[in-house]
Amino acid sequence: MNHRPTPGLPFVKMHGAGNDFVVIDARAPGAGRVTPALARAIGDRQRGVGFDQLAEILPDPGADYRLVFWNADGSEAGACGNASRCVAARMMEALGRDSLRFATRRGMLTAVREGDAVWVNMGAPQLDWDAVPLARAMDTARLPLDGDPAAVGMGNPHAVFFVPDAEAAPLTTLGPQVEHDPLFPQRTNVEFASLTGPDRLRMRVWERGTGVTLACGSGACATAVAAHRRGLTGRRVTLDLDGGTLGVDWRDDGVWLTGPVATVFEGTLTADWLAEAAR
Ligand SMILES: N[C@H](CCC[C@H](N)C(=O)O)C(=O)O
Repeated sequence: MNHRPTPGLPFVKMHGAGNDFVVIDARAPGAGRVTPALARAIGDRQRGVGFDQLAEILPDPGADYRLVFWNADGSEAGACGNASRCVAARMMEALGRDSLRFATRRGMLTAVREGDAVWVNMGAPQLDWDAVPLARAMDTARLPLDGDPAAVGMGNPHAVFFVPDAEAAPLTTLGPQVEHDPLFPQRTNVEFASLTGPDRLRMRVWERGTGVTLACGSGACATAVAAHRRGLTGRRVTLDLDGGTLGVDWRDDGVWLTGPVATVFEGTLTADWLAEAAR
């Protein structure tokens, strides 16, 4: 029997409210970088591991680490709230810390532990049309689309529809249609939300580059911001998603997000599989 360590790529599988992630730590010198083709291969739920997003951890001189997010179709996401929470929780445990700073495409974000909960400050919402981005100048509070959605940027674009009953939302038909509407030059994530109580929303999501997911952290932030702008809720909101409950608090310094975190398993992608996937 040969006991040489098998070369390969270690990863961790995590989920936050059923929004599932492969996390790859590429901080070691000489560690390979994720490519769109590798992200698609790992994201394949039959031939790879499967994920809603892949979070790649990189070194950063000005922060504890840098995060890059990949969708299952190999596109990059500028923000991912649930993966940010999951990685922050794991990093805090590994480093024995109660607060962290991490760099993302949208800028520097912070995470803090308060009791059992990890909160991530997802930054200020982007409410100008060109920051979302939208195709032309317009009021982001009400877009000229059927159903009157609001647009909110959280480092990634979101279109939020308020509907009487989110259970009955046409996720798989309207979702992809709005994702690809020419109003959104970088496509968009699509949320359907209904008010179910004081400061409580039911929300379902169609994610750009991935499809229906059980939860979306940046989408929960965008929905809470849009709900407050419409006068439906205060600034601190509870959101019930298909896979669990998230909390959002829109404070002066940014939109804070919290919710459940789980580490599912650790594994290693084999060298043989990686060579095949790189083809
Ligand atoms: N699930 C993620 C968002 C992924 C967004 C991605 N689909 C995009 O292309 O922007 C979250 O928890 O925020």
